[in-house]
Amino acid sequence: MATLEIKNLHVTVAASDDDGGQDGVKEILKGVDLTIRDGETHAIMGPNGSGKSTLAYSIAGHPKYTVTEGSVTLDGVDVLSMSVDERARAGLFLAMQYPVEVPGVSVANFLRTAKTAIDGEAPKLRTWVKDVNAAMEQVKMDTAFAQRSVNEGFSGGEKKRHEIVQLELLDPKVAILDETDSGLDIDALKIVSEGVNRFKQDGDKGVLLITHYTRILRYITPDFVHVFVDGRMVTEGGPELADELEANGYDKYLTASV
Ligand SMILES: Nc1ncnc2c1ncn2[C@@H]1O[C@H](COP(=O)(O)OP(=O)(O)OP(=O)(O)O)[C@@H](O)[C@H]1O
Repeated sequence: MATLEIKNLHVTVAASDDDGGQDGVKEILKGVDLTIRDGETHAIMGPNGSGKSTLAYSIAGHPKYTVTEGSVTLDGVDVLSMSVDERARAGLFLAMQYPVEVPGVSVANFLRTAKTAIDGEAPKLRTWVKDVNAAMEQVKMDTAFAQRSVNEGFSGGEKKRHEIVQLELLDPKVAILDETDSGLDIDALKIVSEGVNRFKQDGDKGVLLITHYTRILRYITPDFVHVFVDGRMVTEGGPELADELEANGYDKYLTASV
């Protein structure tokens, strides 16, 4: 079972001024409501700067963002009082829009450390190596990547495939995928989408997919599409809503949100 419930979420960030110092507080999320139940895939689409990544980071527990109101629960348990690693252990996973480079930490080490932290025990070495190789082969990543530093010098597409390797191995309850389709060539888009669909196939996983393009939604069928404008969900619909957005843009929702 996996139900992620977000209620009336308000989030602020310490806004920086031109000199890089702090210049007050800016509210970015202005009352977000969203429930992702077992087996559901929700897509969020919306204009640049509307707060989609802020929502993803706030659920994951990024310290830059302050929740001022509202709640986030996973299977009824308060997520906001958990540390970032507790959230991961509870079953939340975030594939970042811009995966960070970690020089000096090999992919193999990173994956094993993450798996050990999440399961509470180290994976058995013999099966683990096989599992890592299989996960990499499934996304057509050369297994030599296991010896490279995390994301260092990876191309945009390689970083995104590496996120899917993590998804496959860590097997969370709810995956938040922030523009996992950005920068992917046509073949890579299919490979990454197949990875997400493999994750979904158990039928009890939740997926929150943030995207600007309908093309990924042709491979990963969403149950719901939400339009996100100025820190709020302004409407929701089925997959056909994504096609309408592609054809007509966000204009009518921008006007409605003012
Ligand atoms: N430290 C900060 N100071 C001021 N504004 C900030 C700060 N951090 C984030 N913001 C603003 O918050 C808003 C929401 O950003 P966010 O990245 O969540 O949007 P997004 O919908 O994911 O955009 P995109 O589609 O372009 O990725 C943006 O206007 C951004 O400039």
